[in-house]
Amino acid sequence: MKRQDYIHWDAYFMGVALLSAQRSKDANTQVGACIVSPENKILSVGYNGMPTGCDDDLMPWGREGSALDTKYLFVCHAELNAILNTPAGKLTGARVYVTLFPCSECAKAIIQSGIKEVIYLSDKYADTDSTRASKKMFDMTGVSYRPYEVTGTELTLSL
Ligand SMILES: Nc1ccn([C@H]2C[C@H](O)[C@@H](COP(=O)(O)O)O2)c(=O)n1
Ligand SMILES: [Zn+2]
Repeated sequence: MKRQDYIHWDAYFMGVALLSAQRSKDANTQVGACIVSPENKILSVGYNGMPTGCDDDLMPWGREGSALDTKYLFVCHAELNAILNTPAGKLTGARVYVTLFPCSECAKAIIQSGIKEVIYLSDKYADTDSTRASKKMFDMTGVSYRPYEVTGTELTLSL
């Protein structure tokens, strides 16, 4: 008889997104993304980090202060990194697993790339205009979004 307690697709791909988030150097919020084809093949992964070539040790990671002294103008978001890690035109009909609901900039990139579904873990910035704008654009363009459903399968990473 086949094994019964294998993890299902959603748990598998959200697990990959969570693992990717662990690569982030951001001390406050680590975000991971995993893009998957309609055939359940992983197309790309990403996490939030400084652009390639920008020395992590020389860039600001703070949240407060003057704009140039915070991370916000510099960090490349997990979803955008995952999209940029794929050849153009390959994401039509794909879905993306993200550990945090996409901001409006990532929402635009998700829509333009052809991704059709967003599965998210946290929506901790639901009360911001950026998240409201993301949902408005997803609703207008037919990109569906749903929270990841905890199934009772605990994802454990032991290193
Ligand atoms: N959908 C998102 C939203 C945010 N990020 C990144 C950008 C920052 O590195 C961090 C948020 O920092 P916080 O304001 O919570 O200290 O998360 C992302 O990659 N994807
Ligand atoms: Zn973003």
